[in-house]
Amino acid sequence: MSATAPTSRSARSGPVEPVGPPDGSAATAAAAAVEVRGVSRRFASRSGDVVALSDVDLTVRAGEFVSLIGPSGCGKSTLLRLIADLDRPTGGELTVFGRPPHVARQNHDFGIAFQQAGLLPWRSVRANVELPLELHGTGRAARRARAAELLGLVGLADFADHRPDQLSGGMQQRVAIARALAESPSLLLMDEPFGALDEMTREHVQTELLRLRAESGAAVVFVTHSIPEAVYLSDRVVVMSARPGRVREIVPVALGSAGDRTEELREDDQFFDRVRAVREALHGTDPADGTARGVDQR
Ligand SMILES: Nc1ncnc2c1ncn2[C@@H]1O[C@H](COP(=O)(O)OP(=O)(O)OP(=O)(O)O)[C@@H](O)[C@H]1O
Repeated sequence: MSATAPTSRSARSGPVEPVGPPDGSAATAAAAAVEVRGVSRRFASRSGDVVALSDVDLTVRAGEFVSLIGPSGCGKSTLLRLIADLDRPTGGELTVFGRPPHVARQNHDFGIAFQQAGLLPWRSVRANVELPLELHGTGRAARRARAAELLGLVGLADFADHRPDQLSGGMQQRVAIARALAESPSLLLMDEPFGALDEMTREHVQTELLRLRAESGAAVVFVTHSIPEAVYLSDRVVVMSARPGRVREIVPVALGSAGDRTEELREDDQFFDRVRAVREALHGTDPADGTARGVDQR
């Protein structure tokens, strides 16, 4: 797991213990990357409880790319945080590769990249990528080699000795992705990682992410506000309804592998067809219900 996402102690004191074998010993290679069963998350506050998620079911297969999209406040980040063991559900069960999320976290089964690249400004780019390996006791030479490999993969080999503030936003985000991949996780959890980037940079890093994901074989759960981004990247798009967040519809994309997802695909009728399908799923049957607020439809 990326070092940028420390586990909140208070969040870990929730009432429901995740299911599954306590040490993950029964986890199998055939297990889904993520299983979410009847999950709810209620936040208590002085002004009344907020039900962020209600009875959510979702399976993400190993190696699958799944995007979560929905109106602002529908619980996308909350769901991702539950998978990442940064929070606990108030109802239901989650597993990551058949293990409770806290075991998956200890096993470094997943890497995390969020909207803020979250790089440590006083460390070089290389040292940022090495950080999770350093925290988990990997030796110096192996860390160096892995960081060099990853920086090569994200096209930043020449910037290893730079500080993060010497890089553009897109480059910083690529460093964050390299760091998330440092421990070769089987699952990447990404919360609007490209939300702050300009459109051209964003399209470039999307293509790069598809390539990296194809090379690593990792499953990805990707939160976004952009319908075209979700369609371009995903095998399936999970459309959530306004609060309390529920899975409204799952739209299959089936636009092929990373190699098929070229720049030309963005102009293709198949692509527009899937964009339309996601848009329709977001709006639902009642156009007055405001379900698509906060979603970028372009
Ligand atoms: N720690 C918390 N305490 C209280 N309420 C919270 C907390 N975290 C999230 N919420 C509430 O839960 C709901 C879902 O929030 P969440 O951030 O998951 O939504 P989201 O779909 O990711 O939103 P956005 O698209 O705007 O980023 C919101 O109403 C939010 O205010």
